[in-house]
Amino acid sequence: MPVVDENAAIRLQDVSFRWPGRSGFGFEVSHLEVARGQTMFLVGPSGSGKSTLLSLICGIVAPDSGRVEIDGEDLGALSAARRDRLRAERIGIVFQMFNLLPYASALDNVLLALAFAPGRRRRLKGREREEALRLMGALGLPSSLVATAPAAELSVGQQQRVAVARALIGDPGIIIADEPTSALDAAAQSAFLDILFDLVGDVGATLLMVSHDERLAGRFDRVASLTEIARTQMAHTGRSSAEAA
Ligand SMILES: Nc1ncnc2c1ncn2[C@@H]1O[C@H](COP(=O)(O)OP(=O)(O)OP(=O)(O)O)[C@@H](O)[C@H]1O
Repeated sequence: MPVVDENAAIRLQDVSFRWPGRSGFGFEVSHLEVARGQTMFLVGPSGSGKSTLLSLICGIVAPDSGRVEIDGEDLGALSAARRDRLRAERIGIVFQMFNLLPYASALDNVLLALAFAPGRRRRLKGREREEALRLMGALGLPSSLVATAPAAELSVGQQQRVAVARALIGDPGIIIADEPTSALDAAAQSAFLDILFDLVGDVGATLLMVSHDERLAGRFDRVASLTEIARTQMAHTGRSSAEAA
């Protein structure tokens, strides 16, 4: 029996999941915990299920069986509306493709995160704009751009920084980042991670980042490969990751 950490920000227990339809991809995670304030790096090749795992953790998809808990709350016990609200309040997500509103400014994109989080993340009351500008400044976004230019007119690296500011604003406590550096060269990746770690460290947030790039693992408290924590299966081959290994 695994030792249960009462202080876990993220916990998965006996989770199984399979995508419906032709891909037939699925996996089982018997146990995974990420402690509050911990930074964890999860590595796995393209197609190994990293984004799927993050979607389960964020409650975007539901497991076929098992429990997913965020700050001790069982996502499966919540209505869809309460699950959406919990995600908006407690989890800042940096999506692989950023998912910014293309015609809205960087500032409006960042502030939008608060629109769906009427509780915890609104502690900023009245200081939202100031905080959004502070975060974007810390992330190196030119102040001349953030309030006016549509997000679609920013470079990929700038859009990525907007996505990080949107995840961090209001201190949701848990930051989930899906391959956030894949569009950057090595020097820019390193500079970006320096800033991300500074901002995450400032508020003591939990950080779970996934990537196929093992070279990024060095600065995290904890590193695991997807194959260590999940047993994956493809319906069309019938092979599991354990058999393939
Ligand atoms: N919405 C979906 N419906 C059906 N199958 C899906 C869906 N999303 C992903 N899959 C399947 O799940 C498997 C894992 O995909 P996933 O995106 O989780 O991997 P990944 O490790 O994040 O890949 P990458 O590094 O390329 O983003 C793939 O075989 C994919 O076809």
